[in-house]
Amino acid sequence: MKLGYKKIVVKVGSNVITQANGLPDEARIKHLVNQLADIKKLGIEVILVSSGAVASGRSLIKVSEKQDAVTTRQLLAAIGQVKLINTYANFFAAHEIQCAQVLVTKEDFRDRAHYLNMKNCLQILLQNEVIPVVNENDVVSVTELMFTDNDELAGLIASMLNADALIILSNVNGIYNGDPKIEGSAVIEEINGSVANLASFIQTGKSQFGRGGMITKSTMAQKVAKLGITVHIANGTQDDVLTSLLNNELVHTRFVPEKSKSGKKKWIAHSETAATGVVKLNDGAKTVLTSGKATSLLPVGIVEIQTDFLKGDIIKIIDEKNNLIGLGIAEYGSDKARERIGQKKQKALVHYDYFYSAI
Ligand SMILES: Nc1ncnc2c1ncn2[C@@H]1O[C@H](COP(=O)(O)OP(=O)(O)O)[C@@H](O)[C@H]1O
Ligand SMILES: N[C@@H](CCC(=O)OP(=O)(O)O)C(=O)O
Repeated sequence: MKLGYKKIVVKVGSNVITQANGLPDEARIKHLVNQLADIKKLGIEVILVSSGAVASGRSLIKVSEKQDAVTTRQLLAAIGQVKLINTYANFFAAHEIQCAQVLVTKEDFRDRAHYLNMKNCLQILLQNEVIPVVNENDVVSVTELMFTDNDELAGLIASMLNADALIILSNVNGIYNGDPKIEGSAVIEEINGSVANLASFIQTGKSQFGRGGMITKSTMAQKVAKLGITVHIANGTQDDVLTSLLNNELVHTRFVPEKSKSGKKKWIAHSETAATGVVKLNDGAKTVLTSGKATSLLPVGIVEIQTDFLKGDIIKIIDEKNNLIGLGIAEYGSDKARERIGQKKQKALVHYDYFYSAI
C-alpha cells in the first residue's frame, strides 16, 4: 500500500452503512470488512469506529412518537448495537479475524488515569490481533456527557493511539468547495494548516442519519492534523474506498499533518471538558504563545484568573475577547497565579511541553 501507514483508525458514518429505507446495508458492511481484513493481513493495525447503532435499532423496533428524543435514542441504540456488532463479528469471522465491542462515554476519558486505562484496553486488543469496533455508548451517554459525534471520538482515539492516519468515511467524496449537490462544486483535495474560510463552504445541514455534520468533521480533522496525524475524508459508499485510498488512487480530502506532538500534548488537546481553571492573556502573550516557537506561559502576560484551579489541573487559556487560545497543565494553583499576575521574572504557569495551542 503506497501510503505506508502502520496504524489506522477508520470511522464509518451511519449513512455509509444504512440504506435509504433505514435498514442496515449488510452488503456495504461486508465490503468494508473485506477491505479491512485485507489491510490487516498486510500487517497494518486497524481500529474501527463505527456509528449505526441508532439507525440499526430503527429497523428493529417501532418507537412511539410520544417518546422523547433522549429515551428514543437509548432504546434504539441498546437494540441496534447488538445487531451492528453481530453483523461485524460474523463478517470478520469469515476472515478468521476476531473483533471486539468497545463502547465508551466521554467520562471514560475524563482524566489522565481514565485516558490511559482506555489506551491500555485498545492496545491489548491490537496486540492480540483483535480489531476493536468502537462506538459511543449511547445507552448511558446523554446530554452533556455526550461526544459531539463519533468523528470527535475517532479523532480522540487516533490521537490516543498515535495512529498514522484517521480515515473518515462519509457519504460524500470529501469536503467540497460548495454544496456537494450543486454542479460545479469540487472536492478540496488537500487542506494544509488552518483554512480560515473552510466553514463558509460547508452547509450546516446533515445527511439523513448523521449526527455531527461536515462542520464538526472538518474542525476535528484540522485539530488532529495539527497533532501530527494525517486525516482523510472519503466516500464510504464507493467500492474499494479503503484500498484505493491507501494506494493513493482516490479523489478525496486529505488534511496534511503538522509535526507530530508528544503523547501528553495529544491528551491535553482532547481535554477541554476536563479543564477547571480559566486564565485570560493579553494580546502580546497570545502572539508569543501561538507563534509556533517553544515558549511557556509566563505570569507577565496574564490579565485575569477567571476560574480557580489547583496545581496539575488542565486550564483553558483565553484571549481578551474570550476566544480559546489553548489548553495547558498548571504548574501551580490559582492562588499563587493571582499573586503573580502581570509580574516579570516569575515561574511559568504552563510549561511549553504541557501547552497545546488551539490556534
Ligand atoms: N461543503 C461540503 N462538502 C461535503 N459535504 C457537505 C458540505 N456541506 C455539507 N455537507 C454535508 O455533510 C454530510 C456528511 O456529514 P454527516 O451527516 O455528519 O455524515 P456521517 O454520517 O458520515 O457522519 C454530507 O452528506 C453532506 O450533505
Ligand atoms: N453512536 C451513534 C452515532 C452517532 C454519530 O456520530 O453518527 P454519525 O454522524 O453518522 O457518525 C450510533 O451508533 O447510532
